[in-house]
Amino acid sequence: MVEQRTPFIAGNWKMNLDHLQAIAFVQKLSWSLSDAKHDFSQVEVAVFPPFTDLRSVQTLISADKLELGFGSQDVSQHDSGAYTGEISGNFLARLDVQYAIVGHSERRQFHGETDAVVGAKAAAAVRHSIVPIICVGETAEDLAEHGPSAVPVAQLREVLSSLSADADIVVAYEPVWAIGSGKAATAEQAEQVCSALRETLVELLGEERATATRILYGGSVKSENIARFMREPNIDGALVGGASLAIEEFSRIIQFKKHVGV
Ligand SMILES: O=C[C@H](O)COP(=O)(O)O
Repeated sequence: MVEQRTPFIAGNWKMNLDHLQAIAFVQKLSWSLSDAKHDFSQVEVAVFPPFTDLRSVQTLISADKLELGFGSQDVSQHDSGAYTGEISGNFLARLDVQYAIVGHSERRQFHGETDAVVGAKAAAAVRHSIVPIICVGETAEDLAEHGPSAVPVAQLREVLSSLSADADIVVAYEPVWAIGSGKAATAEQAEQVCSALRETLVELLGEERATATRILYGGSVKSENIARFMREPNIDGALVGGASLAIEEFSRIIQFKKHVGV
């Protein structure tokens, strides 16, 4: 991990916690981090609740002046109009949403999102000053057929073709076979792909932007394995699913520096 990039721990709640549960969760998480004297300038933290929770989370964070960030799990590629069920980046920006996850493998798998759609969604986020967290990652079949880096790198190239080189982005490498499986990639496997993604960023965005861009690892991250990932030079944080729903566990992941002296 290069110190000039602030580590970032992002909690993707997926389709869990309604808006009342979200309020209780954010309060307890902030108490836990406050008790631990967490320094948000050293490790940035954001939660990604379902759309219906965003207003409640925004109100709480703003009223209590919490340093916790928040984002959405998706964003429409369209800004307004006859797109039933879609949520515009414009609406999200009005709720102070800072980040939008785009191209999560569950969107690709269950909603047929292609790299072109993911690119359009990333561009929509950028239009509204929301930082897209661009998810890439290979399935077990991709891994067997093409090796570790080919598919994630190809996905990143395609998505970045929709963005200008100066767009502020975060990249999340999530091997599909590691998501929710309890079988995380090894730190070496994750670093190998994240290093290839960094090289792709250098080629497409230039050295300076590539060096400033954070690359997260996601897939069965827990408090017992986070430190291994954070020791790698091209891994700048984690996109956490299941473990982000347990306050004490998520809090331990966030405080990885204290527990292992990274
Ligand atoms: O967005 C988060 C990822 O899909 C990882 O989920 P997981 O930590 O439950 O494996």
